[in-house]
Amino acid sequence: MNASKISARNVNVFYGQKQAISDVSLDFDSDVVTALIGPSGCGKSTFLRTLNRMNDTIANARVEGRIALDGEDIYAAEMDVVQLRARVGMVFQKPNPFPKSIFENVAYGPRIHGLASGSAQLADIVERSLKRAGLWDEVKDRLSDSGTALSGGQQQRLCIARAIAVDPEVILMDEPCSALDPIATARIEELIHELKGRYAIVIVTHNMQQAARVSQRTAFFHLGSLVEYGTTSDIFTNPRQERTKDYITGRYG
Ligand SMILES: Nc1ncnc2c1ncn2[C@@H]1O[C@H](COP(=O)(O)OP(=O)(O)OP(=O)(O)O)[C@@H](O)[C@H]1O
Repeated sequence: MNASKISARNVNVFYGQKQAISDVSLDFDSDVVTALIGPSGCGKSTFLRTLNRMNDTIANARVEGRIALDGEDIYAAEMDVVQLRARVGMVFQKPNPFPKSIFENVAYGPRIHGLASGSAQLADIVERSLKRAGLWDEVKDRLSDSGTALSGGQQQRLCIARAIAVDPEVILMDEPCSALDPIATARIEELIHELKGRYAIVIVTHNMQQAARVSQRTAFFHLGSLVEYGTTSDIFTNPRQERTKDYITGRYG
């Protein structure tokens, strides 16, 4: 039996005729932050999206191989994709709160998934999620204000609270700080540290220092292939592959 939370085996992804990911196998464990790094266009985001079937939303995308969540094939016909995306939540590059109140942004998921038995319990889930996302103190007096009125960094923490509210097992983050200033970025990085114990976290980042700061495992992609995977300290201090070394020393990318 496979003990990993998510296990990808021999994954290929095509956009029409073009192959974007070639034969990638990777495991992701609970309590671990894994960084996906590599030069622009190497397929990091494409691979990340296979982990909760976000590629389904791209008309010409096709995924081959097997991806299992707790041993269960997520591409199986009987898989409920809405349920899957609650279990494997996602935070995007650009914060994308719904044009609704702060409260509703967080309450929506638990409500549609039937996680609260009444309004008091729903309010509890909203409060707990906002606290866990490090946003509660800043918004507790204005929960009915629009989520889109928050600063960029606050919006991103709101999106993290929204993902957390449905009790996910895995959180995927696609360059979650690239639209944020350094202070907001530092808050998100701290938050990733705090969340680490509860979820398997997979983060795509262009920022090598960020990968080194937040992750315990790193996967280096190049031209759609997984070149090297290991502990973050090994990848950054003792890479085995020449291409990894060139990338982390800034020789290309
Ligand atoms: N919707 C799409 N249709 C066709 N080709 C796509 C699509 N999305 C991505 N690609 C192509 O697939 C390859 C991998 O793209 P992807 O965005 O996954 O790379 P990335 O490593 O995340 O890049 P970046 O760091 O620039 O975001 C690229 O060649 C890209 O042009």
